[in-house]
Amino acid sequence: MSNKPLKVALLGCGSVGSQVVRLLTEQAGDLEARVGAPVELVGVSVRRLDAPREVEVPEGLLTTDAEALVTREDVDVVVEVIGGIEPARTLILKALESGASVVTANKALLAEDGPTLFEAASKAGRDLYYEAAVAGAIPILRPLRESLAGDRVTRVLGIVNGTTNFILDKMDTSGAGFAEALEEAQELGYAEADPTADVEGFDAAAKAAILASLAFHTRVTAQDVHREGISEVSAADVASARDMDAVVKLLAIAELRDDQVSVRVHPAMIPRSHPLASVREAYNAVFVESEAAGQLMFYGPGAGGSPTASAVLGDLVTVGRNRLNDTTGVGESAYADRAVRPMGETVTRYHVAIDVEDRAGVLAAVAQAFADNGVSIQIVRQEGRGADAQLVVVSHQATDAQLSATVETLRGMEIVREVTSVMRVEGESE
Ligand SMILES: NC(=O)C1=CN([C@@H]2O[C@H](COP(=O)(O)OP(=O)(O)OC[C@H]3O[C@@H](n4cnc5c(N)ncnc54)[C@H](O)[C@@H]3O)[C@@H](O)[C@H]2O)C=CC1
Ligand SMILES: N[C@@H](CC=O)C(=O)O
Ligand code: NA
Repeated sequence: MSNKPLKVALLGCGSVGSQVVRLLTEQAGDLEARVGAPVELVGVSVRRLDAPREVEVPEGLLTTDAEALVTREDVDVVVEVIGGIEPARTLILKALESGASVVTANKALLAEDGPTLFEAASKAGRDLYYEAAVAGAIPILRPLRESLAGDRVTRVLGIVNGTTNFILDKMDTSGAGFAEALEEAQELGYAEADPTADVEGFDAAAKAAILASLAFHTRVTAQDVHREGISEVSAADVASARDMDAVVKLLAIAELRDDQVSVRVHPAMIPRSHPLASVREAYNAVFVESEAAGQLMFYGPGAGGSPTASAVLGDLVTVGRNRLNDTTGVGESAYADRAVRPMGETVTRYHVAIDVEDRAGVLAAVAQAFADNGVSIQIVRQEGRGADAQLVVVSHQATDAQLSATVETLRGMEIVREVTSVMRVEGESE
């Protein structure tokens, strides 16, 4: 005899939601075999009933009353792919209180208020899964939470935002402009509803917080993440990276040192020989370093409706299996309560471009400014002459505080017309 169907309510039918509907329909047979019960879509909550959609939703399932849907007694699992903080948070909490498990792709909400959701799930004795929230289709959260639970992760380094990687890749390979590349990423369904979240690094920072929480077994929120986006990255920066046989990427870096965590998101130059340099278009990749396993790399499509729906469906199958076994999966793993290291103490290398007066002694004066702030120089190059004279300095390792102080000193120098760009250099030893 077949088990009782797993009844699914879907919140949101945009890029991801429409692909969830498609996969639920097209793969109904396989899903039933994997879950051990039919997986039945019982309602789809949307903002407007008559909006154009990428998928045909079975008749009678559309509703604009999300609250009524999530509190229905027969719903076993609510899939939240609306995005944003509210009403997503309230709907998830109501779903859990009403006895449903939740699958969500909402990294913004998890990074802002994850603990409230985890506590509600634990109190209700229900599942809360969110593999789609970080790096789309790439299985990364389950490996961190389960497969690596016996190891000590020390560093996570990755490209976790498809939209910005797509833009930077286009700027590097085809010389495309920023706006044009962003528009293409939006058309392909990679960008957030408000693309500022991608461009200014908020989306990557939310993902970095989630990764750091799971990797280091501690609570890290979006506020703990140092964040810089790519809106200041210019065609000149991209060209300058190319001259150094490097490429500009938006990186998310989470480190555990002396029992403190540091988490940051910013553009950085990495050598073309580094594996992350070959991550193109909207692909994502996450490097994980751990004491026993060494280095692991996870790579794949990090954005887009269909890849993200793949991760959602994987979680759905897990919830279905847990329900049949009358159990729940691993919840939050935040026992360590580690402190967050101030950004000023973070150590890396820097690429600094400085417009200078073209006269004798300038090079020595600039080098002295670096030395006075304790920053040692690895490479210095002069480009252009006269009014176009520019010095490009690549430093050895220094703290963020030392670099900021250097930039301040440079800005106060009469021979310095402008510090035009400061970018970190990652992925290369001294
Ligand atoms: N698109 C992507 O590549 C990925 C998206 N995500 C996450 O998945 C979620 C959904 O993203 P997308 O599908 O790209 O966004 P989207 O903007 O294409 O779709 C969201 C849909 O929710 C609807 N909606 C908004 N408020 C609603 C409400 N109160 N009730 C019912 N429907 C409502 C909107 O009308 C829209 O159709 C977000 O949390 C996003 O961060 C995660 C990984 C990748
Ligand atoms: N907007 C996000 C979507 C996936 O999380 C991105 O571009 O990576
Ligand atoms: Na994922």
